[in-house]
Amino acid sequence: MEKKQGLLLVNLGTPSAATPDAIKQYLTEFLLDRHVVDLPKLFWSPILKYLVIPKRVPYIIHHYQKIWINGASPLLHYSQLLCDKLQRHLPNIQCELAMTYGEPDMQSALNKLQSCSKITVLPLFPQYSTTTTLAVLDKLKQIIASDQIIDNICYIRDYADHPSYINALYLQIKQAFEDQGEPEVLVLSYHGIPERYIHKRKEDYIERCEMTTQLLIEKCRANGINRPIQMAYQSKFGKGKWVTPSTSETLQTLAQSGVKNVHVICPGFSVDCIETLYEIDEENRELFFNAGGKTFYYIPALNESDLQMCLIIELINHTQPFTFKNLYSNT
Ligand SMILES: C=CC1=C(C)c2cc3[nH]c(cc4nc(cc5[nH]c(cc1n2)c(C)c5CCC(=O)O)C(CCC(=O)O)=C4C)c(C)c3C=C
Ligand SMILES: [Fe+2]
Ligand SMILES: [Fe+2]
Repeated sequence: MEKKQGLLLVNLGTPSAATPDAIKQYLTEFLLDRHVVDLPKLFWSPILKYLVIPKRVPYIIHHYQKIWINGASPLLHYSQLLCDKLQRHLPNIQCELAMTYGEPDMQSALNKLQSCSKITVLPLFPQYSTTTTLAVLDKLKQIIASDQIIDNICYIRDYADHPSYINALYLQIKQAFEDQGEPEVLVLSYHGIPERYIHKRKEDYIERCEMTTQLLIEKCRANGINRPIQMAYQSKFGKGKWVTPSTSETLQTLAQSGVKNVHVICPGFSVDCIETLYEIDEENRELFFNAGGKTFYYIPALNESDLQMCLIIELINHTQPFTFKNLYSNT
């Protein structure tokens, strides 16, 4: 019998339960990764343990509890639904899900794919970043080096400008406009990063977000959507300077200048999670209303939709993947 091909979807990771211990464990693993926070370990470790975690956990736990779906974090819930749906539609490909931090872990997922003739890794981050995509690739490279399976494994760097991705976002926006009515302004909100990473690393995240925005605007204009579209960055964490404009300031400025009605979409989040369901749809909605806004609609992520499934099938069939042999010349 011919060997199957494998598909490994990788997302960020999320707490295994909406409890203080699980959130503490997740945040500690995530925020100790040098891809995410680049401060010297001897300096950062005690600050994280004794100052950041004790403050962050009691603050964020209520947000997680509010958005929890059927006993799972939305990030895991939607990522698993997507993986299961792909598996149903691709009987000749073995589909597995892994997270960079926490469960399901990458080593176990790769073990399950051991008998595959070829494995394609798709980090579920549409825009490449050293803080997310490179964290996945570096972790994989370590596992692969010890398992000696480098030859049959390849990865898709990102899909910020892929026509199927732009089309899927456009259709999601069109549907929202039909269902909810056209807003005065559409805001595209991407996860931010610390500003210093742009100069310090080989980081083209901002360019990739701008590329998605430009192509999406062109697609909307070509199809008769002419409402103003603005892009912004959300989820600032910590004290340093992050890329601007910030989503919350953008929304408040819009409301203060008389805009009553907005839609917000988060193109950089492949599935809904705390940053979209709580930060955007709860916190930023409230900020917009407090500044004078009247209606606010959050356009859901692609999640396990047919649009997302077709996009991924298109990516694995028609994108030239990279091999791990020359990882560092591509990243
Ligand atoms: C320095 C800290 C952080 C950087 C850099 C960062 C980059 C980054 N993150 C995502 C996607 C997600 N982040 C999520 C949650 C999250 N992110 C940070 C911090 C940084 N992110 C924290 C501390 C958290 C946890 C929640 C909180 O305490 O606010 C999530 C959702 C996880 C979930 O459980 O739902 C996603 C997805 C991207 C795309 C990115 C850089 C491009
Ligand atoms: Fe984040
Ligand atoms: Fe947040």
